[in-house]
Amino acid sequence: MEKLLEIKNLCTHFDSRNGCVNAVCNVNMDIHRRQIVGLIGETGCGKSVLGQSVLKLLPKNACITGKILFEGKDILKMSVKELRAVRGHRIAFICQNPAEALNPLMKNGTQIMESVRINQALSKKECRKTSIDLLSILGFSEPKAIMHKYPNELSGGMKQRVLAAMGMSGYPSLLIADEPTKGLDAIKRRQVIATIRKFTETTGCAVLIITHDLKFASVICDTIAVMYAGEIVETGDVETLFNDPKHPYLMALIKSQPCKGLNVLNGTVCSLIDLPSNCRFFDRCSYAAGICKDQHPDLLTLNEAHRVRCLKYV
Ligand SMILES: Nc1ncnc2c1ncn2[C@@H]1O[C@H](COP(=O)(O)OP(=O)(O)OP(=O)(O)O)[C@@H](O)[C@H]1O
Ligand code: NI
Repeated sequence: MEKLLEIKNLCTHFDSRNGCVNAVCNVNMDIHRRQIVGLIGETGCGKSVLGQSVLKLLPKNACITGKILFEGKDILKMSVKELRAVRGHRIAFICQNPAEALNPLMKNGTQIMESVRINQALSKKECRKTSIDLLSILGFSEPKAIMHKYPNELSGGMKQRVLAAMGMSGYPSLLIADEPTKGLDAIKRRQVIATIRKFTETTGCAVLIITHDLKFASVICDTIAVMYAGEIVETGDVETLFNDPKHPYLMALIKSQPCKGLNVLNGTVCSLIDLPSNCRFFDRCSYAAGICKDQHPDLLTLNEAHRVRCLKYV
């Protein structure tokens, strides 16, 4: 499969009053065309910052280094004009806070039609039809009624689907969806899964899904990257990772899923400001050995499809 996105040695840090926050540390990741890739990990581990770094959607106090090659071209080196052509057209981003992304003073329909118009040379009537079609693909049973409503008249999940319609209107080759199932019940979650699948199958779009929801990730993704304290600690295809997890953190996450009994992981993540020079999971690891106290593990290749950052396997 052809590589669509190649992230190389990506580091993102923020200058803050309390010091430098190392949100993303030396991340390498490939996304191929049509692939659905999951990014999972606890709150605050850097998932959203990684997703936002791809489109340089970060505040001024952020510093991004490394390479983000999209269709062979480095996003970090693009001019404002080139970046604008990529954002929302070639790469769509569905953010975690849909309430902030929609204009509360404009009807949903106006906002969706506007993004269809920017992306496709269509008449107003055709834009309207495309918008309604997109809303029904996204599982709205009464798309026309949604067009006439304002964002505040919709639930959080509905707003997210309106945003998804806007993101998909340009038929992007990559969709980055941050917590697309947040706050949704099981039925709506299944709808999101069906929608994303249908969208990738019909348009060939690749998807990066950022989520806390392990069950959701295991059902929809082809491959998964597990993040811990700013680093990728394990990557592999979905079956391998869920049937044969290697990193003690992923093992604990799988055990703590509600369906496996609540086996909550003890302790808290280390601060991203004062990062330890040894293994970042050391304090919480039930397998920690002497070496883990002194060394920082590299990402080790177990086989082409499975990598792990743990000294247990060195
Ligand atoms: N503008 C900023 N300035 C300083 N620190 C920031 C900024 N934005 C994010 N951070 C910090 O970066 C770290 C990673 O945040 P991020 O939002 O990526 O976490 P996440 O994994 O997406 O968590 P969640 O699952 O809760 O969404 C956090 O410690 C956060 O406080
Ligand atoms: Ni997030």
